[in-house]
Amino acid sequence: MSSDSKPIVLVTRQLPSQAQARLESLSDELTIRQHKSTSPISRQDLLDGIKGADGLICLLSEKIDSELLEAAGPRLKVVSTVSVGYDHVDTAALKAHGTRLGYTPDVLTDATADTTVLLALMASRLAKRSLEIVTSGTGGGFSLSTGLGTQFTKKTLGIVGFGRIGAATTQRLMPFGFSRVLYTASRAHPERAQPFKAEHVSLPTLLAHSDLVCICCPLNQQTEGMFDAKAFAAMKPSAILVNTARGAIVNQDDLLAALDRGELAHAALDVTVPEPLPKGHPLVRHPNCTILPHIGSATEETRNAMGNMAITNMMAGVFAEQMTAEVEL
Ligand SMILES: O=CC(=O)O
Repeated sequence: MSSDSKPIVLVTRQLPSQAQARLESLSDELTIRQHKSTSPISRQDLLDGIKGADGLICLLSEKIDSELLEAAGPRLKVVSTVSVGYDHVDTAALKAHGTRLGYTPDVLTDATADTTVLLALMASRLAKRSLEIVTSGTGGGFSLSTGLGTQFTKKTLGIVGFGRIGAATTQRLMPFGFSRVLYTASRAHPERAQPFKAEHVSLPTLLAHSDLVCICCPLNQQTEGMFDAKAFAAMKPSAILVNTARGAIVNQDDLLAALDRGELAHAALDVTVPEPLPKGHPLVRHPNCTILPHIGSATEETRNAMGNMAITNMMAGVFAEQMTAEVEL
C-alpha cells in the first residue's frame, strides 16, 4: 500500500514493550503517528496529531470530546482506549460523529483486584506508618503494643460495584477470614454473589455494617461524588475505605474532613483527582491515608495485554471488522 493510501493512526503514548513491537510491525499497513513518551501528550499535540486520522489509540489521561472529534475530521473511524474505564470519552459526541469505541475489559481484572487487596492490607496493617518509621530511622524495633493494625477475621466486607473486578476482589479477600459480604450494584448479581453468599444491599446498609469498603464501580453520573460527607458519616469509625476505581467517586474534601473527625479509620487510594495529587497535599500527608499513583493494572503481563487488545480494537475499527471489546454507543 502506498503511504498516501494507508490509514493514519495516532497513538498517544509509548506502549509496553511487546505491544509496542506489535504496533511497529504494522507500519506496512498503517501510517503511525506516535507520541513516543511515557508522559501524557499535550492537548495541542493531540489536537494537531489527530488531524485527518482514521484511528486513535489513547489513554484515560486524554479527554475525547467534540473539540477533538472536530479537529480529527470525518475520517476518524475508531477511538481505542487502553483502559477498561471510558469516563474520559464523551460517548454521545462519539456516536454523533460515527466513531466506534474500543476498550480493554477482562485482561486487567486480576491485576486490579490484586492492587485492591494490596491497599486493604497496607491500610489494615498500618504499612504507611511502618515504612515511614524505617525510612526516617526513628523505629525502635519490635514493639508489643505500638503500631498495631487490625485483621479481617470475622469482619464484614463491603464491595461497591459487583462487576468483574468487584467479584475478583471478593474472591481474593475471602481467605482472609471475612464472615459476611455485602455489595451494592445497580442490579443484583445472584450467580456472581452465590459463591460468597454476598448480599445485595443499599449503600447506607453497606456503609453501616462494613469493616472494609472497596470501591470497584465505574465513574458515571450516578457514582460521581458518591462518597461524600453523608457517606463517611454513615461508616464505622473503625472502617477502611479502598478506592481502585476512579478518584472522582470520592469527594476528597469531605474525605479529609471525615479522616480528621475519625469517621473512618483509613483511606487507601490508587486513584485521586488530580493524578498525581500536588506535592504536600493534605491527603498525601495524612497519617491515615495511603496513596498509590494509579498502578491498579500496572503489571508487565496486564499492560501488554491491554496494549495488544487496544491495537486489535483499533485495527478492527480502521478496517471495519469486529472488535475484541467494543462499547455500545
Ligand atoms: O484505570 C484504569 C482503567 O480504566 O483501565
